[in-house]
Amino acid sequence: MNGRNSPRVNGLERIPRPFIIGVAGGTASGKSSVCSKIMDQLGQAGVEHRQRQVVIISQDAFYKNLTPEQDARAKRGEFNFDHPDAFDFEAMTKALKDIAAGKTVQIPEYDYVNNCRRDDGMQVHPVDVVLFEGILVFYFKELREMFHMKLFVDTDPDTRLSRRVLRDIQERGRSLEKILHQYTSLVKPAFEEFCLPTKKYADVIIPRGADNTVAIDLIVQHIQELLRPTKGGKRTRHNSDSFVGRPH
Ligand SMILES: Nc1ncnc2c1ncn2[C@@H]1O[C@H](COP(=O)(O)OP(=O)(O)O)[C@@H](O)[C@H]1O
Ligand SMILES: Nc1ccn([C@@H]2O[C@H](COP(=O)(O)O)[C@@H](O)[C@H]2O)c(=O)n1
Repeated sequence: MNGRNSPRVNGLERIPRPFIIGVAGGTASGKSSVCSKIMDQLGQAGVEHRQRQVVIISQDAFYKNLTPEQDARAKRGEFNFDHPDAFDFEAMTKALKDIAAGKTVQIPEYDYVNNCRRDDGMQVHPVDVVLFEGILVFYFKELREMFHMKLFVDTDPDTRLSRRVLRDIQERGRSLEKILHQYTSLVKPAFEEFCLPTKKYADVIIPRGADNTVAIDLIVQHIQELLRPTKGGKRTRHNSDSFVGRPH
């Protein structure tokens, strides 16, 4: 097993483990769906949670806890969850730094119905690939600079709004009226001010999100190629390679 704290020397260049991928994009653009597809195509579908070598972490796990007054505003769809100040940047950066250093880290679970972190969460054990997704993951410079690859999921705003309406009604216990009020007054302006300008930092822009199978295939191939084990300074190639580079 390769040491986790330093980049792995694999003959051609030093490939860091874990390989950390940032996935940004507007609300309901398909960030989570793209991450799931990448994870599945890296051969992780059906692998038991603790055995997985790829982990998906959502920036939403690092929303700050609300004061009672903020909570009351959130219930009216009037709290700005799309502003950078809504996130606990220190906790987010520390978690990612610890993961990069190969430590086992506890990531909170976020409860969108009650607008708070839940006590339970997931333990992230040392892995090969981390997919860190969220609307503002490229906004914070220190965080942005920790990504070895940056993806921006670029989906039409009307499509995003219609998906968000359905999702927030079905999964987040919201009413149509409050969703639309929050979207027009807070989500859309914040997207334009804070999220969209970070598209320029992306290495790859993925139009149409998870529907873009060509882009996802190319990204997966690139990750597999980067993390493939080497022999005599050259990366080995196996027809049966479903995932990146076991054994290390
Ligand atoms: N290509 C797609 N076609 C139809 N529905 C989609 C597609 N991609 C995502 N969705 C749906 O849209 C909603 C938001 O997708 P998600 O991947 O969670 O986006 P994000 O992580 O950017 O918020 C979810 O309900 C998801 O099932
Ligand atoms: N309590 C909360 C927390 C967040 N939101 C909204 O979620 C969006 C980010 O999640 P995506 O999966 O859509 O990227 C963001 O736009 C927040 O407005 C919320 O409504 N309530």
